Amino acid sequence: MHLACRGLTFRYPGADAPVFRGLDWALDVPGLHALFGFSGCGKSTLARLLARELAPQAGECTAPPGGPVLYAHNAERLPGWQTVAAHLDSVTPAPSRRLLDDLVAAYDLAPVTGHRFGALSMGQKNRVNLVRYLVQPFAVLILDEILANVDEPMRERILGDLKRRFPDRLLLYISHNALEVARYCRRVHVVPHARGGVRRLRSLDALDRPGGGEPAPDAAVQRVVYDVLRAASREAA
Ligand SMILES: Nc1ncnc2c1ncn2[C@@H]1O[C@H](COP(=O)(O)OP(=O)(O)OP(=O)(O)O)[C@@H](O)[C@H]1O
Repeated sequence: MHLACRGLTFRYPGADAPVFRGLDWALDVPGLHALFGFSGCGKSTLARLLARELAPQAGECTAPPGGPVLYAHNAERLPGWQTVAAHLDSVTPAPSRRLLDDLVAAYDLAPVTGHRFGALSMGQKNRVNLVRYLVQPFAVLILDEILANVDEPMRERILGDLKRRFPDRLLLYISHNALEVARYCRRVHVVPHARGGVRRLRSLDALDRPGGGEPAPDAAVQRVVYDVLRAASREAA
C-alpha cells in the first residue's frame, strides 16, 4: 500500500512562491495517520493534490489500489431541506447499510436523524458529514479538521473508533491538536513552514509511549511534536 508524492511542485495561480517544491513523500502502512503543521503550511493543499482536486505543475501523486482517495473537510454542507436520515439513506451503498446504523449509534447521531441538516449544530453537521464519507468505498480517506466543533470526549470516542474499525484502510487526519494526533495516530507527518516551498515532511512514529512502557505526560507528548515541527521549519526556512 502506497500513497505517495514524487517531485511534487504546486503553486497557486498568481502566488509568489510554490506551496510544494519537488516534494517526495510516501505513506506505506494503513491505519490512522495525521498531517500536522502550522496554519498556512500547505496541509489542505496537499490533501487536495492527493485527492486530485488540484493538479500539480510538476511531479505526481500515486494512490494505493482498492478505491478512490476521498477528501472530507469541515466546510462541506449537505442539502438543508433533507432530513439527516433521508440524506444518509440516499448516499449509502447497499453493502454499507449495517455500517451506517453502527456509525449513527456510535457517534451519537440517533437523536438528530429526523432533523433537517440545516437545523443541526456545527458539531452535529460535521459528524453527519464524516459518516457520509465512511460508508463509501475508499482506499484513502482524508479528514481535514472534520471534528471541528465536536466536544473532546466525542472526538476521542470517534478517533478510537476509526482506529479500531478501519485498521486496513488509510485514514489521513488533519488537525491542529498536537496531543490528539500524537495520542491517536499511528504516524504524525509534520509539514514544516517553508517560504520557498515544502520539499519534505518529517514522520514521527507512535508518540504515546516515547519512554517505552509508561504513557508519557500530555505536556511531554505535545513538546515532542512541536520540537520536531519547529526544527523542520527552521531547516526549511
Ligand atoms: N485558493 C488559493 N489561492 C491562492 N493561495 C492559496 C489558496 N488556498 C491556499 N492558498 C495559500 O496556500 C498556502 C497553503 O494553504 P493551505 O490551506 O494548504 O494551508 P493549511 O496548512 O491547510 O492551513 P490551515 O491549517 O490554516 O487550514 C497558504 O499560504 C495559503 O494562503
